[in-house]
Amino acid sequence: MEYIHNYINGQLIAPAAGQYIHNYNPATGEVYSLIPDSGEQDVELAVQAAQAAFPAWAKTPAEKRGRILMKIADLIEENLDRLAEAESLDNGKPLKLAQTVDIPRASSNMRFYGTAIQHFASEAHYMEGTDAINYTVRHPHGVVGCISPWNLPLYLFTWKIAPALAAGNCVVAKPSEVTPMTAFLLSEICMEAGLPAGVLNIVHGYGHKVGAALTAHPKVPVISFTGGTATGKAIAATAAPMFKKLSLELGGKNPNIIFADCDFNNALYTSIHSSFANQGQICLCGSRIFIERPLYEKFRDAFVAKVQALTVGDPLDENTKIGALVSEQHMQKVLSYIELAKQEGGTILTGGEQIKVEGRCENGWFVAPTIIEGLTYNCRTNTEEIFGPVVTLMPFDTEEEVILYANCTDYGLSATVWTQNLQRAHRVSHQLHVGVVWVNTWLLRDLRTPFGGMKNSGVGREGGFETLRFFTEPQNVCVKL
Ligand SMILES: NC(=O)C1=CN([C@@H]2O[C@H](COP(=O)(O)OP(=O)(O)OC[C@H]3O[C@@H](n4cnc5c(N)ncnc54)[C@H](O)[C@@H]3O)[C@@H](O)[C@H]2O)C=CC1
Ligand SMILES: O=C(O)/C=C/C=C(\O)C(=O)O
Repeated sequence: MEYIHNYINGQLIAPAAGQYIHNYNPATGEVYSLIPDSGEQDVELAVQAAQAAFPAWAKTPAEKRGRILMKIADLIEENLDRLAEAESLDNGKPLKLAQTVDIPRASSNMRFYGTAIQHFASEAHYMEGTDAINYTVRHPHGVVGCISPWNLPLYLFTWKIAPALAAGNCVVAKPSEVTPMTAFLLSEICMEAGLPAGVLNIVHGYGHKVGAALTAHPKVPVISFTGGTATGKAIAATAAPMFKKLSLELGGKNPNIIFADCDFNNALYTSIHSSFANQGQICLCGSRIFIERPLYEKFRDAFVAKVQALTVGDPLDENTKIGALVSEQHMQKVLSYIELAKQEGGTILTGGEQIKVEGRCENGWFVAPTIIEGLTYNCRTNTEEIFGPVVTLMPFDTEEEVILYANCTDYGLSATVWTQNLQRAHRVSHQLHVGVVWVNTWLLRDLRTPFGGMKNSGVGREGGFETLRFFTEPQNVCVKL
C-alpha cells in the first residue's frame, strides 16, 4: 500500500501521531493508498518551517522566484502522464480529462504567476501643487494558508499556491483528504525544482483537523479557500474575529440561458459539456438550463438523445466521457437530490440512478447523467447545489422572466447566455447577479481576468493581478519634496 507523506520544511515526513486515513479509488471502491491523518502538531511544524523560510524567500528577487515556479511548471508538463493517471485514480475523472484539462492547467497556473509577478509594479501618485509623491509598495504577508477541494485537485491547488509563492509568501497548504495524491506528487516536483525548504509546506488530513487548525493559527493571517459554502462559512466564523484576510471561492447553481436565436449546435454541444464535464462536479457547471419556449422541445429532445449516448464507465478507458463520482458519500448526496426532484414533481427524462459498470469498476460510484424537467424555478432542486451529473430544463417566454429565474438562488457564481443578438447578450449579462458570464461559450478561461462569485458563492476574486493584490499588503509612503 502506498503511503502519502506530508511535505514540511523540504522533507517528506509522516504525521506526528502516526495515524493514516484510507484513500479510495472511486472507480473501483478500493482503498489504494494511505493519507496522513495530520493534526495541530503537524500544522504547527509546517507554520514554523514557513516562518523560518519567509525572510529569505521574501528577499529573493521576483525574477528568481518566477524562475523556480516556471521550473515547477516544466516538471508538471514532463510528468503529465503520471500526474494525469494519479488524478484520474484519485478522483474518478476520465483520464483524458485529466490529461487535457487538469494537469495542463496546473502547469499554466505556475507559469502564469511565475511571469505575472515580474510585471506586478508598485504605484506612484504625484500630488500636484503640494510637491509630494506617494509610492505604494506591496509586501508579502508572511505565512499564508491555502485550502483546496477535491473536484479539480491539482488545478485548484496550484491556482492558489502559485500566486501566493510568486508574491513572496511562504505557504502552508491543505489539499482535500478525498484527493491528496497529485499534491503529494507535486511536493516531489518542488524538491526537484529547487524550491527552498519551508517555502511550501503541504499538510494532509481532514478538514475539521488540519483545515481548522490552519484557519485558527494565529501566525497565519491570510486564508485562501475553495470548496463548499458551508465550509466557507465555518472558516469565515473562525477567521473574522482574528481579522484574517480571506478569499472564499464557494459553490454555484449556475443558469445556462438558451435563447431561440442561438447557434443551436454550439449551444447543444457546449451545454452537454457544461452540464456533465467532470461528472458535473465543477462549481461553474450550468445545472439549470433555461430554454426559450419556441426552442424548448427541439433542444430538449436533441439534448436527451446526445446525453444518452455518452459513455459512462472506467475512467481509464479513452472512450469514457463520464467517470465515477468522487466518493460514496458524495454519490449518496447526489442520489438523494434526484429523489427530492421526484418528490418535488420533476420528471426524469434520462438517468436518475446509480450505474453498475461491468468488470474492474463494478463496485465504483457511478451515476447516470440525469436530466429533469417539470420543476418550478424556485424549488429546492433548482436552488440548492447538487454538484453532480444532474441538470434541470425549464422553458421561459421573456427576458424579464429568465432573469428572475436565473437570479433567484442564494448563489451568484457564473452564468452562460446563448444568443446571436449582441444587444441582448450585453443587456442580459448586465442583469445577472454573478461574478462570471460566458456568452456563446463556457469555461473559456483567461487567467488575467477576475474570477469568483457574488452572494453565497464567495468573497473576493482570484486571477490575474487580483490574486497578487490579495496575497500582498499595500504600504503607502508619502514623501514631501
Ligand atoms: N469549488 C466548489 O464549489 C466545491 C464545492 N463543493 C461543495 O461542497 C459540498 C461538500 O463537499 P466537501 O467535500 O465537504 O467540501 P469541503 O468544502 O468540505 O472541502 C474543501 C476543503 O475544505 C477542507 N475543510 C473541510 N472542513 C474544514 C474546516 N472546518 N476548516 C477548514 N477546512 C476545511 C476540506 O478538507 C477540503 O480540503 C459538495 O457536495 C459540493 O456541493 C465541494 C468541493 C468544491
Ligand atoms: O479557475 C477555474 O478555471 C475554475 C475554477 C473552478 C472551481 O473553483 C471549482 O470548480 O471549484
